[in-house]
Order: sequence, then C-alpha cells, then structure tokens
Amino acid sequence: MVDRMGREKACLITGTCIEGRPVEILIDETGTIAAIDEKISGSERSNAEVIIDGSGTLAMHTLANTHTHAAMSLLRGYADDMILQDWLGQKIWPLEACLTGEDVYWGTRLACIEMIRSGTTAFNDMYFFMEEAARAVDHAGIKAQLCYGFIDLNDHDKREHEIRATEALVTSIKGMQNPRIKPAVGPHAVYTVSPEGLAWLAAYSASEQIGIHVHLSETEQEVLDAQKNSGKRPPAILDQAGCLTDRTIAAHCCWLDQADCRLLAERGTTVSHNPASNMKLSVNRAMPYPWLVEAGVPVTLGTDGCASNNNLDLFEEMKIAALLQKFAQNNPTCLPAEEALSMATVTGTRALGFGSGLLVVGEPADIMLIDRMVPCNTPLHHQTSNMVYACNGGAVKTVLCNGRVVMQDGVIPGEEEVLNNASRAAADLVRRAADQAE
Ligand SMILES: CSC[C@H]1O[C@@H](n2cnc3c(O)ncnc32)[C@H](O)[C@@H]1O
Ligand SMILES: [Zn+2]
Repeated sequence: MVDRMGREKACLITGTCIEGRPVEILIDETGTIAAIDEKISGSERSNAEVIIDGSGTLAMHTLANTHTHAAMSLLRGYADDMILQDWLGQKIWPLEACLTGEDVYWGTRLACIEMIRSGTTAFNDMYFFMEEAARAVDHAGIKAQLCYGFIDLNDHDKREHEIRATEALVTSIKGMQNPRIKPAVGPHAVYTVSPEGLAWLAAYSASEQIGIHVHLSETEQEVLDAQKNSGKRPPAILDQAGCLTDRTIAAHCCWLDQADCRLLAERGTTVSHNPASNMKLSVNRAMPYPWLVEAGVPVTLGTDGCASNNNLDLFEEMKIAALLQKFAQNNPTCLPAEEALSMATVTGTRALGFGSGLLVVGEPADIMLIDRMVPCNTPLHHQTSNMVYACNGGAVKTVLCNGRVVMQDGVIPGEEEVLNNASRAAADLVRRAADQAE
C-alpha cells in the first residue's frame, strides 16, 4: 500500500474469504503477502497502517493477459466483421500509420483501467511507441512485459530501423528500473519478419535474457504461405532462427499440427490462447488444446487487442476458451473450469515472470476482491464454476498490485481524465487517418 506521500505501508485486508474460508490477509511494506489467517494476531496486525474492508468478498489472485496490443483500445469498434488480412491491410494498418506516442500513452492508460476493472494486473503487450506504453503502465501501477512490434517485410533498411527501435525500447525500460515493467522483443509474425530479422531478435533476446512475444500460426494462409515460400511450417521457421525458447510466448497457435505442438514443448515455449479474437476474425480452427496439453506446452490466455475482441475482460476469455474447446472437440469435459482459471492465473503469471500466480504467503500481493453479493455469485456451489461460467469482470470490486491498491470499491483514481483523453485521442486519430486517405 502506498500513502499520499508515496511511502509504502503495510496493509490488512479484513473480512474476506479464500475458497470458502473466512480470512484476513496481511501485506507487508514491500507488497508481499506476509500472512493469511482466520484472524491475524495482535502483534502482526499492529504493523498494518491501512485496513481494507473486504467483507462480502472472495479473495483471489489477479489474472494475467499474455497477448494484447493495449493501445488498440483506441480502435475498439473501428473495424469489425472482416477477415484478418483485409482487416489488417485495409483498416488497421492505415490507421496505425497515423498513431502518435500520445495516442499510445492514453490508449494504454485506458487499457490498464479496463484490465484493472476486470481483475488483470499483468499483461504482455506488443505495439508501437512502447516507451509511452511503459510510462502508462508505470502510472497505472500494474505489471507488463512490453515489446516493440518488429516488422521488416524483408527490407534491409526497414530491418535496421526496427533493430534500432527494439534496442532503444529495451534500454529505456531497463533504465526505468521498475520491477513491474519488463522489456521483451516482438517479432510480429513469420509473414512480416525476415529470417535475418528473426535471427537478430533471437540472438538479442538471448544476450539480454528477455522474453520473445510473437504471433504464430494464426491462420491457415500463414501456414500455407510459409510452406510455399520456405518449405517449412511457421514454428520450424521460428525455431531455425532461435526464436522458440522457454522465454517465448506464442499467440494464437490455431493451425499447429501435432508435431508443431511437440516442438513447442521441447523448446519450453508458452502458448497464449486468444479464443474471442480467433472466433471474431474467423480463423476457422480452434487452437488444438488437447494436443498442446498432451505435449506438455504451458497454455495461457490472452484477449488480443480491442479491435478484434472488443474488450480486455479475461473473465469473459476464460468462459469463451472453455466453451470453444468443448465445442471444437465435441467434448464437454475438455478444458474444465479449473484449467481455464489456472491458465489465467498460475500459468499466465508464471509465463510473464511475475510470481507463482497463487494467493499464498511470500508471493506478491496481486489480489482481487470479488463481490460475493451479486447475482453471478448466487448461489455459490463451486466458486471456480462461478468465476469461469457466471461472472464477468464487473464482479471485481477491489484490486491490489504488489500490495498497492489500484481500485477500491470500484473507484480508480484519475479514471475520468483517462477516459476523456482517450476519447479525444481516438477521435483525432480517426480524423487524421481520414485526411490522409483523401
Ligand atoms: C507490430 S505491433 C502489433 C501489430 O499486430 C497487429 N495485430 C493485431 N491483432 C493481430 C492479429 O490477430 N494478428 C496479426 N496482427 C495483429 C496490430 O494491429 C499491430 O499492427
Ligand atoms: Zn495480436
């Protein structure tokens, strides 16, 4: 907990429940969970200078969104109901060509508010003007792994430019020395980055010991083009360049075959499943969850950007993931609620390197308090079932990140300013793009 002077303070959450057990949670001044007990003892509780009344709530670890483009919140509803390549080529990329750093700042602030409201405190982001995204995450008080989206289109000069932009972002984020913000590298996809670009990114990420964030095998066209142009499937192209590592998060992965899944498992690569975006863009195949699990690949959850989702609510994503897999496999036992929740908490948080994703002593206090007294939690036969199948992010009342309260009883300080600036930035962006098109 941080007071108005910016000093860290120990804090106590009273009156909440973990898995049906009434508890109090003590958080020390470093933002770590110090104790969880029915009643915290007198001497320990006297350390707590701040008390959060959690009565009528369920305490859970917050959620981790492992694939998004946060500032695309400004593009929400700008282009819907199109196929992926037309959507990118005709609508999204022309608009993004008019983006400014200020747009990315306000778009990312807006995204952070939306994520906090729905219980997400860690995300994996790929976009442009990422120094501004880092500033926004810093101000919002949550956690992120940020990368510059590298696209060289096989062009030498573009590649040099993207290399410089990648290095500048990594240097800038490392210079911030903020443990909540990490740099990564971001090859957009095998169809937008040359083999030379991929090899440079792999070597650079290894030397800096940072993550790799990439779109992979999202559409059948991507796989067919890769095979036609290089004789290899997309995962093999990434692997040949050295981009499949245990620091890699590969988003989508809808068109993997079983051998691709085994390759990802051998390399220790994590997959980010983005079911809402995949269905909206109609990629025509569900990520092969059973093959990935059988191979031993960690599977996490992402929303993708707001232009293809169109929100950042991971509660919705858990439900959509569970339903899509059951439907695609014609098997109601596939992806049960417990697995959907683990994907969004434990596996996602670990993949981003922000802790175990568990609400236990010694871990960062990334905690959400969920309203118990709402229809979606009435009755509460099985808490996990309610979280995955009944609730959406609207049930989240209070959120802490590293012990700092970022939303209390539905109130996020500074929200109105962010909404006003993001609305203005979105309108100006669309106007600039229309002027450009004339
Ligand atoms: C280079 S920054 C990221 C880049 O990716 C675009 N994008 C958003 N959603 C998708 C998707 O589903 N597949 C491929 N690319 C996507 C985004 O608009 C940026 O240009
Ligand atoms: Zn994406």
